[in-house]
Amino acid sequence: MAAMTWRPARCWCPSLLQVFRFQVAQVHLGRPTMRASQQDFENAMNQVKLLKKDPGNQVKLKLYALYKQATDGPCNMPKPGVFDLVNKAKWEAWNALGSLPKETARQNYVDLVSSLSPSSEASSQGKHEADEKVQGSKDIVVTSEDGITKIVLNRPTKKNAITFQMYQDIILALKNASTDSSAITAFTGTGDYYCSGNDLTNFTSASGGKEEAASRGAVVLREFVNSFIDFPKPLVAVVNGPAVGISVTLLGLFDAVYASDKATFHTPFSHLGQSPEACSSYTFPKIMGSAKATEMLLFGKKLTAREAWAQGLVTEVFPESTFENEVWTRLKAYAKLPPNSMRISKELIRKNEKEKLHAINAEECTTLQARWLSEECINALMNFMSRKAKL
Ligand SMILES: CCCCCC/C=C/C(=O)SCCNC(=O)CCNC(=O)[C@H](O)C(C)(C)COP(=O)(O)OP(=O)(O)OC[C@H]1O[C@@H](n2cnc3c(N)ncnc32)[C@H](O)[C@@H]1OP(=O)(O)O
Repeated sequence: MAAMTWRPARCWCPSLLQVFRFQVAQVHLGRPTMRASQQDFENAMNQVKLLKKDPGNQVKLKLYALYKQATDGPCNMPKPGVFDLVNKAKWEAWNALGSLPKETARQNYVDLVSSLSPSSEASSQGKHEADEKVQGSKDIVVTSEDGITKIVLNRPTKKNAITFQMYQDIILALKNASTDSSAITAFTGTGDYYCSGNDLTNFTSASGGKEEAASRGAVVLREFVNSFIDFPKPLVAVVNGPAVGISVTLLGLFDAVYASDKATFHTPFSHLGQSPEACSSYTFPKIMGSAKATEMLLFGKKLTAREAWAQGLVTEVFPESTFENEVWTRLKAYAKLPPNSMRISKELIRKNEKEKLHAINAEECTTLQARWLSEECINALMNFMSRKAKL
C-alpha cells in the first residue's frame, strides 16, 4: 500500500482528534496481556451490542479503529472529504493505529470492551431487567395510579436526552395509555432537568451512512409527533426543570403545562443548524404570535418559566419548593372527573386541527431530514461532542 502522505490537515475539531490520537497512541503502546482468540474477539463484539450505557464518542471511535485494524489491518481506505466529518473522524481513528499488528489490535479491542465495566453493566441489567421488560428501556419509566398514567424521562445523567429507543418507548407508552384505565397522562423528568431534547449523538452513533440515519430519524420523528397529535386523553406536562429542543416544541400539543419556577424553555434550532419540529412552526405562532415564536425558534431565546407563562406556552408556574406536591395533588383531583367527558371535550377542541397538524408534522420532518445532512448541522453536532474534549 502506497505510504499515505499525512498532511497536518486543518482539523474540524482539533481537540477531539488530538485527544483521540493521544488515546489511540496509548492503546498502541498497550502490551497484550495474552493473545485473544478469534472467539474472544467475536464475544467482545457481541458484548459491545449489549452495553446499556453509551460509552461516549471517543471510546466508540477507538472501538471502530481497533476493529478495523484487527480485521483489515492498517488503514487502506482513501481519506474522506473534508465535509464528511463523521467518516473522516473514523478514518483518522483507524489511520492513527499505523502498522499495529492485527493480533495486538484484536487483543486491545477485547481488553477495551472488557474494561467497559461489564460487572456494573451486569448488575444494572439485573436491577432494571424488570423495567426493561415493561417499557423497552430503563430510560422511560411508566407508572399508573390515582387515575394518572405518568411517563417519566429517566436518564438524569444525560439530562434526560432522548435516544432512538426512548422515542420508541414513548410511542408505545402513549399507545398503551390511550386505552388504559387512567383518566389523564402526564410527562415529567427525573433529576434536575425536564429534558435536554434530542440526544445529539443519535445520528453520529447510528449504524449505516448519514443519509440512512437522517431518513430513519425523520420516520421516527413523524411517528413520534403523530402519537402526541392523536392522543385522546388530557395530556399534561409537569416541567420539573430546564427543557430544551423537542421537549419544548411538543408542549404546543399538550393540553396543560405546569412548570416549576426553576424551569427554562430553550429551542436552539438555528444554533444547531436545524429547524422546528413537533408542529411548533404552527403552534408557537398561534400560541404566542409570530414575533415571540421567531425569538424562540429562530433566534434561540431561552425563556424563564414566567416568560413562557406570559407567552402562553406554560399554563401555570409553581414555586420549586411546592411544585411537585401542588401539581400532583391537582392532577389527582382532575383525574377523578368523568373520563369520557374529558376525552370527548378534548376531541371537540382538537379535532378541527388534527389533519392540519399531521400535514405540518410531515413537512417539518422532511425539512429536518435535509437539515440533518447540512454542513451547518453536522458541524454543530461535532462541536457539541468535542466541547468537553480538552488536551
Ligand atoms: C428521531 C430524531 C428526532 C429529532 C428531533 C429534533 C429535535 C431537536 C432537538 O431536540 S434540538 C435540542 C437538542 N439538545 C441540545 O442541544 C442540548 C444539548 N445539551 C446542552 O446544551 C447541555 O448538555 C445542557 C445545557 C443541556 C446541560 O449542560 P450542563 O448542565 O453543563 O450539563 P452537561 O452538558 O455536562 O450534560 C451532562 C451530560 O448529559 C449529556 N447531554 C446533555 N444534553 C444532551 C443531549 N441533548 N444529547 C446528548 N447528550 C446530552 C452531556 O453530554 C453530558 O454527558 P457526559 O457527562 O459528558 O457524558
